[in-house]
Amino acid sequence: MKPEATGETGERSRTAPLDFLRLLHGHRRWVALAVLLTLGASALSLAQPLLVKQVIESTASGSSIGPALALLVVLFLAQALVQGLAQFVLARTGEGIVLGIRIGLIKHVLRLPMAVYDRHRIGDLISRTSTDSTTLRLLVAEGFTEAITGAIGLIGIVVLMVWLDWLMFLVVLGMVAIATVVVVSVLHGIEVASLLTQRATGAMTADLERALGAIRTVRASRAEQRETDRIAGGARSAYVGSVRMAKLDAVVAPAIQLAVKGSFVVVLLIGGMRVADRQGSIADLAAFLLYMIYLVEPIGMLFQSLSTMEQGVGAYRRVTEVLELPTEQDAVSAAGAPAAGPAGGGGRPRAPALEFRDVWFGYEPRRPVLRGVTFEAPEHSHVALIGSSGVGKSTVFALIERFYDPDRGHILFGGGDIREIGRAAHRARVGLVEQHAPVLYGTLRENLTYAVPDAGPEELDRVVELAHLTDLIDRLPEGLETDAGEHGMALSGGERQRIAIARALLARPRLLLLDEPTAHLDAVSEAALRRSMRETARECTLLVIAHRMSTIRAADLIVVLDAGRVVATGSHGELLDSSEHYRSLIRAQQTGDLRVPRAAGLKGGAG
Ligand SMILES: Nc1ncnc2c1ncn2[C@@H]1O[C@H](COP(=O)(O)OP(=O)(O)OP(=O)(O)O)[C@@H](O)[C@H]1O
Repeated sequence: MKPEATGETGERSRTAPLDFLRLLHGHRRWVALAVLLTLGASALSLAQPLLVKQVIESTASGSSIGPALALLVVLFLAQALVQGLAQFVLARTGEGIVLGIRIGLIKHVLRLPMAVYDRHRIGDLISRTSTDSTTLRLLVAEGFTEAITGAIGLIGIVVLMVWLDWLMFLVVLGMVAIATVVVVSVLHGIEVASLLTQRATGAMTADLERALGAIRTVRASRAEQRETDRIAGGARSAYVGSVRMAKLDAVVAPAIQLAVKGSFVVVLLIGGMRVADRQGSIADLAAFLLYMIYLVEPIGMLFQSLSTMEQGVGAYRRVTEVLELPTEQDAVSAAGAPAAGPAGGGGRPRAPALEFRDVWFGYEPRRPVLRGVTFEAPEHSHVALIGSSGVGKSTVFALIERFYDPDRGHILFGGGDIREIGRAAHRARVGLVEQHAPVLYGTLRENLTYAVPDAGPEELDRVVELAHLTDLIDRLPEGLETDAGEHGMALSGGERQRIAIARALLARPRLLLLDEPTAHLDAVSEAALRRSMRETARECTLLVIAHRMSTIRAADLIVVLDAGRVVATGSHGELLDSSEHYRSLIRAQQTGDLRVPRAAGLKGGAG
């Protein structure tokens, strides 16, 4: 994703720990249990120096040390057990949080409005769902464990140290404050480096996806090395970011160690002098020093968790940016037109299957692609949509599927505005066969039943026959269970197209949208495809983006688009008589195909 589009800046840098707290929503019970267990483990741990103090005092006074020693052993065991349990509960909570984020991301990424996919790189969305959520997994699991365990341990130790000797505690506090200043000063640098790393990883995944998605073009253009360099550029940037992060992170642990060990020496010095002057007892000094040793761990954990969270901030921001994108709404809009009826009154016996009424639409504001498109497709008709390349034919399909909504005008389906029912319900009535007929990785059966997973064998046989796939399936060694290969590579273009037709027909759509392949099919495949189309029209209304003369002639009605407007409609014979534009398109088709650039004189004006 482009940084400017997603606001990936360092402005919000100081909110990391608070941001992470938001993740705890919905996991409060487990967090509460983990905090309780950690409290228990800390209490068991903190009682130990006091017992040591008692053992020393008992030895000095000559009384028995057996019970205190036995209790100490019990405390060791109990602490180990409770601490292990606490750690498990914390780690499990972290994993639960990450699972929730991943499922949320997957759901979200598949439900974004089409315009978002147009703007963003798919590889980057994949990277956010996989790499970023994996980074977040480590950081949430580690960060939480360290922060909670560290904070609870620290509070307990501080209370006991103040109680034992508040003056000495002030010495320790001064040293730790110096370490805090050092650690906080590197945290921002860690966050910036983390963002750099995650962004570079996203760019690397997107570039890799670009290259693998067009691997044949890459090979044919002998561009392997250029692509390797480009993708490696992302990998190198990620390396630079990670090394910078490691460098800064390496300051954190030694700073804390130095502070605590420095305090240890000072406390030993002052405490030793006080014992020599008989102003303090050895037992108190020993207990205080033990707490100091214990102090290293929680302080280290706390600071480390801050550093860990800053490292996770990059991944967290990139993940939340996706989660904050609005998803496609299935809600019914109030923008529907009144039920169909001709402008002059006098209701029609039957509304057309599909009707475009003065439809305006642009992918960008002020650049309309469709400029007042109006046409009708009667029930069970076979309608061909034709026009030169870029006039807006695929855009008409995209609007019918409600991948986008018109800026103005209405699209009516069986007389009702398509915005009057939810997108999913509307899409169930429409079948779409794209020009490149995507076949998904999996078996032929999985591909055919993709829209209707529970289709019965009779239904499947019906569409296999309709799409003239019987021969292909009989020929394949494993029949319907044969793998189609990645992107259906194990199939020919015509076979992929017919599989896509069968897949669409299985859902018994009322309207089938078919973008005819432009690549030349052999005569047998073309005839099979044409028969499929003819038979399909018996089942439903068929709207075809037609490139081939044979398909155009076969249509009951031809809609000619130019510069986003319908310039003529009628049958082949009628249009030959009435439309110069149609005749010029047919001439172009006879010398090549319809996908020639528009003739200059036929261009429409702006707006
Ligand atoms: N997702 C998009 N974002 C922005 N502009 C787009 C998008 N899709 C298409 N366009 C633009 O809209 C115009 C119409 O495109 P469309 O794909 O509908 O034409 P078409 O008639 O189907 O062309 P072809 O026969 O070459 O497939 C073109 O100028 C194209 O550049």
